[in-house]
Amino acid sequence: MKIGVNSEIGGLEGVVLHTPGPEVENMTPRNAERALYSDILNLSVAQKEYAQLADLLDTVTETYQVRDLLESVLAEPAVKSSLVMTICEAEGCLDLCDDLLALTEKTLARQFIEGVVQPRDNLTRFLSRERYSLPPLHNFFFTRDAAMAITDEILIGRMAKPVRSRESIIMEAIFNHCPRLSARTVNPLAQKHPDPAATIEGGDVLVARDDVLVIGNGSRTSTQGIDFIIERLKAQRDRERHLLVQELPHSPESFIHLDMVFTLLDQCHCMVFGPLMLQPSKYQAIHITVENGRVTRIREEKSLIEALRGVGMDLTPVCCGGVDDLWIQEREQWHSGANFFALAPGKVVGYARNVHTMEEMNNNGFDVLPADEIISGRRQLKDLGRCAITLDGSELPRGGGGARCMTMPVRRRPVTG
Ligand SMILES: NC(=[NH2+])NCCC[C@H](N)C(=O)O
Repeated sequence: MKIGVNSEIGGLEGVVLHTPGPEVENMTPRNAERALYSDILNLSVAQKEYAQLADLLDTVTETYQVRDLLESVLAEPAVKSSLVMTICEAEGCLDLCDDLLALTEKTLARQFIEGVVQPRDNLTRFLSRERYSLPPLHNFFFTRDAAMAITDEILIGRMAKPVRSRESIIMEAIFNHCPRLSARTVNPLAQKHPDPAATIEGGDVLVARDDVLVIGNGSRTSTQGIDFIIERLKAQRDRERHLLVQELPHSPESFIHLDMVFTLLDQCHCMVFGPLMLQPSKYQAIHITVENGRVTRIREEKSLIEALRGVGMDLTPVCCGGVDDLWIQEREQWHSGANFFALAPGKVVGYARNVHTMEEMNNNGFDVLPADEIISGRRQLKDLGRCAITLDGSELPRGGGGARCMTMPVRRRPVTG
């Protein structure tokens, strides 16, 4: 499959997923925060909920599982040894290399994801409070964040939190070596003089149009990370490109990524968390124009919605949690109510639990229906107009994300009309 993502909403043709496994459970209340969770999860419920998302996606698009892709690239001995080296070096456990290299690709892929339990074979390890030499990748089911398809390239994430760094190393190996998905990758760390402060995570990067990127600047994506993207656009030396940056608060943690407060629904609607996106605040929206190898303009805009209007994307905001009650807005934003994922223009997926958000979608012309209607074949996506397809989600949102966070689209059809 050729990589090609020129919008947030074009008909989905390929998406990378990761079904959560034991790695989501292997933590305690004491270290859940380090794992970037706001609660501890029940795996069997999380998997049931996730299966609904995966089954729904299987009815409309090609889906790829990270674990299968990883196993397939590990079958190549050179990739296997370089990946083992890179990971052990990055995580300061070079002593594990030989043991890891001796594993089959299946077991190695599993250990990379689920973690490697620390042996208690010397005094330091015996006394250590850590259970793992290589900690589990608790957040890998949020495949959105560690790599992102932007037009025909894959930008490798530079994770703000070291507990997620291995995810981007794995994604880079996959996109560099997997024939099924091979692509040109761009890694901010692989530059001549990488800026250690530059961080970029996929939840902050929205491809609004082939010439418009919308990027969140907050706890996960730094200004230096965005500067890296500006440099990339400059290097392409082509037509005018717009970078619209939205500053984000650093707390509460539900504001980690832009896609937790803003997502695109179709050619004329976007989903917003109103208190941040519609009301005046100290969080600026900045419009950067790049053309022919230089930044031709950089200025503050009244809001992100205004900035989008300025580039010809006139979007009506639909409010997460409805329009009346700040408490409800905050509650539903917390459980990823604004985090919609588009299967096609106007056909979007979100959590059923956010009932006020769904009601507001309905008020804006979206039919609300449960995912099972489509999975069972009772309804077909192609026969539907604007719709909000709902997923059961009680455990998954505790991991800190929704449908957009859990999907990494690699190919979308062009948007017409
Ligand atoms: N695209 C997103 N909003 N992803 C949500 C990721 C949540 C995850 N627990 C983290 O903190 O990294």
